[in-house]
Amino acid sequence: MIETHELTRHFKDVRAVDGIDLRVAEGELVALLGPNGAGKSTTLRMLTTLIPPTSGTARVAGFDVTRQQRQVRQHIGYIGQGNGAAHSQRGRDELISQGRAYGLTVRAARARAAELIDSLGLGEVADRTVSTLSGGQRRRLDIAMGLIHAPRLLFLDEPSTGLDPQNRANLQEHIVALRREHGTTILLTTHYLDEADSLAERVIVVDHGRIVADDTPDRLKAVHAGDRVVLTLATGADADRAAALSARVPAATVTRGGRTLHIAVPGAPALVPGLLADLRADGVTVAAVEVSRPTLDDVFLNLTGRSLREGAPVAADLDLVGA
Ligand SMILES: Nc1ncnc2c1ncn2[C@@H]1O[C@H](COP(=O)(O)OP(=O)(O)OP(=O)(O)O)[C@@H](O)[C@H]1O
Repeated sequence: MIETHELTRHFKDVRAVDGIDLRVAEGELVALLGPNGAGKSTTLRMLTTLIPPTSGTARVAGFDVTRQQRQVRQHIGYIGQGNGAAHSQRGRDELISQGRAYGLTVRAARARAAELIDSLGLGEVADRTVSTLSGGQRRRLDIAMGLIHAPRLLFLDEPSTGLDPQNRANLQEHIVALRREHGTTILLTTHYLDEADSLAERVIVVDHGRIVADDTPDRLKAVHAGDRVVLTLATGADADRAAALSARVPAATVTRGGRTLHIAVPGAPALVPGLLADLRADGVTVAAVEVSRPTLDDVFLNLTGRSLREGAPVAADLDLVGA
């Protein structure tokens, strides 16, 4: 469905997308995950023919994005970051106009609009003017607009940015249902880790315009991040002794920030009771302990040394014990 080779886009001296090789098969639901400015939107804008690549090639739905723009557009739906629907129109009329713009007859456009209103849960609001809809309803209307011509491939740029958690969950259900019920291939961008984790069967991590990892969320976590134990010790002296003891745990990597130790170690839940018993036997007072399974943020941190979560501590702020 999507095949790119060394796809590149520069803006003056900014390498927004820096040689991306991407393959998405029919029916896949793939998330492009990366921090602000990673190059996600620029990639989507090239794949949807909105901007030309600086170099490299891309075929979308079997057509070349540079030489066959019209055919590409006919076969895809694209929902960008802004709201596409006009404010003063009723949602239903917007959908019908959009269908007409894609060459549907009035009757076919009405029928298609009714079908999408039903499947995207817009029944109660479709006859209200767009300006009165909530953020979540507007976003669902945008998605209906992108689907009016029944594209086999749908691009969604940050579909749930700005939505509250309930609307976000609701939108995610609709996206999953689209794929399940219509077999639509979906490529979406997000910087919500939980969204990529729960929604996509494949996550492509992008950083500085390049793909740094591409796999299922589970495999990414297994390969690029281990379990973690966070120990908070009562005093600095306790932390000294705990750091020395933890560093002896096989395959553990221990980093320290003040009285807190971060221990990355496979199979942490089974190791913690023994570690706590050793610490107690050594007279060390543990104030708090937390065991966490890896998240996609840990994957990102491991791959890039930075956190995707704004304000989260990054590796550079912690001291590696024993290094
Ligand atoms: N039209 C443009 N002119 C100049 N620079 C641009 C333009 N569009 C994007 N860029 C730059 O290209 C880089 C990638 O931007 P892009 O919007 O693709 O990132 P993104 O991963 O989608 O980020 P976000 O999550 O914030 O949407 C950034 O450094 C951005 O400032």
